Amino acid sequence: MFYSIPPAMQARMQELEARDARERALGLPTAQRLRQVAPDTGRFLALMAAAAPAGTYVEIGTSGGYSTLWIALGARSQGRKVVTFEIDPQKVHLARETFHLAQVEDVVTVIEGDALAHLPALAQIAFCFLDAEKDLYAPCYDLVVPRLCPGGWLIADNVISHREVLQSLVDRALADPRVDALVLPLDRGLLLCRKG
Ligand SMILES: C[S@@+](CC[C@H](N)C(=O)[O-])C[C@H]1O[C@@H](n2cnc3c(N)ncnc32)[C@H](O)[C@@H]1O
Repeated sequence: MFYSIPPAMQARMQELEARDARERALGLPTAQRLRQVAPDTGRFLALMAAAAPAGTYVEIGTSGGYSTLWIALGARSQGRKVVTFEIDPQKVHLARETFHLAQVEDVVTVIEGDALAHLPALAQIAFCFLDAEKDLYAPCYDLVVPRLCPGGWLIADNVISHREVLQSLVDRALADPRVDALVLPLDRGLLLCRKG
């Protein structure tokens, strides 16, 4: 999979990595930055997406579509599709450009709007990547976990970098008998939850 990333996808990934690094170096305000996952987290998401069971693949927080590209890489290897939610119209515009240039429009659908309004309509979630504002994590967790299919994954980013605000949710997940949960200290810290 990593040795056969299509050139168009690879080129857009590199472009977004450079832009994200530039924005961080300049210290731009949060709302103006892509705030995307680190490349190794992207590779991890691709591996998990390739290994997830059949069902709905969803992402909460698209930004410019960088993490979505990694998820799409894994999903496409299994013939699956991805739905990704983004509330900021400018980010949606950028993400659509990403999916067009990377030639993944057959795999990815971006939906503009509040993910919280759309999650109740989903069922049989096999893979969910949660990477939005931190006050959304608990309500998203409560909507996603009951909708996970057996063996389905919920993966949330930033649980170490934002430990102060996310620790109570992490503690809840670690004690939740509906899922097997673990914190993986990769990059900014990932919470992994697998439905039993
Ligand atoms: C950390 S960024 C996502 C980065 C992206 N996952 C990546 O790695 O390339 C978080 C994104 O969540 C979006 N967001 C915030 N609240 C949202 C909501 N209620 N529904 C959907 N997206 C939301 C923000 O606009 C922002 O673009």
